[in-house]
Amino acid sequence: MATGRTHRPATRSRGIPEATVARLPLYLRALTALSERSVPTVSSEELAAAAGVNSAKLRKDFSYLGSYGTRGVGYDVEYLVYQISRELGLTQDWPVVIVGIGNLGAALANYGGFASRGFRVAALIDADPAMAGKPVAGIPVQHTDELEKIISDNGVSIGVIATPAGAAQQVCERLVAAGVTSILNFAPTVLSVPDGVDVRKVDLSIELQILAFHEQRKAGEETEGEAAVPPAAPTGAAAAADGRKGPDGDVPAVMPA
Ligand SMILES: NC(=O)c1ccc[n+]([C@@H]2O[C@H](COP(=O)([O-])OP(=O)(O)OC[C@H]3O[C@@H](n4cnc5c(N)ncnc54)[C@H](O)[C@@H]3O)[C@@H](O)[C@H]2O)c1
Repeated sequence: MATGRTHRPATRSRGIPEATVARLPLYLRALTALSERSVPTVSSEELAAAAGVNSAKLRKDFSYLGSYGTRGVGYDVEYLVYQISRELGLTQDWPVVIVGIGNLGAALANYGGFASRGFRVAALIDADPAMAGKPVAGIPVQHTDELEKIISDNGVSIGVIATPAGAAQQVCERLVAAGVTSILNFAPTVLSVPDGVDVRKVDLSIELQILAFHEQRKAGEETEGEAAVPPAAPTGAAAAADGRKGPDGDVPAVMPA
């Protein structure tokens, strides 16, 4: 579905044994850890140990990639990350549309981290006619009337929904009908989608509620053993629902069902 470019020469990937392909993610994980620590080069022995692989096997595997390292120096970590990512198809460019360019949509559009991970913001879409044509993160916002054409023209398979909750399902249906098969949903609503469509939901308030739950537990442990145990009080959803406060004077966190 995505019209991404790939840099992978077909002849080379055909020549790589399956067992080597199966080890590439192990090397990549170890190399990514080195890269994050800004380690420039690594010997085959060090990398083999980090990946849990025999070093002779590693050298043979890398020879299929055309990567032989430099005697006395080892392998260039960044280049090897690139080479393996390319073989695994991870350097493919995924065009993404963001629908709903308010506070959140604009922040996402401005986030530079997508591009370095292979996700290109192909278009920004909003229902507000006043926003049409205005640039956000250098990309002109387009009206929702154009949604189907934008998806088709850009070969988009991934859509991000950052509209109010009430609009999300309808936006989702239009995205799916236009050919989108993966949705990242920020709106606080459960989307229903047909088989074959993947939805990932991001909800920071749920994450905060989980942290609040643990904070409450920690606070409880600290006060445990101190003189009096407070009288039984409602906790969780029941307390929040009737507005009563928990034992420590805080409104207890409501855990999602
Ligand atoms: N998941 C999270 O952690 C998280 C965090 C913050 C906000 N949110 C949610 O993200 C959404 C956006 O929040 P915000 O603060 O950016 O809101 P906002 O009001 O600033 O922006 C919403 C935008 O959506 C547009 N819009 C409305 N209906 C539309 C439609 N049918 N098609 C296209 N665009 C449409 C509006 O014109 C507006 O520009 C809300 O649902 C909010 O609850 C989620």
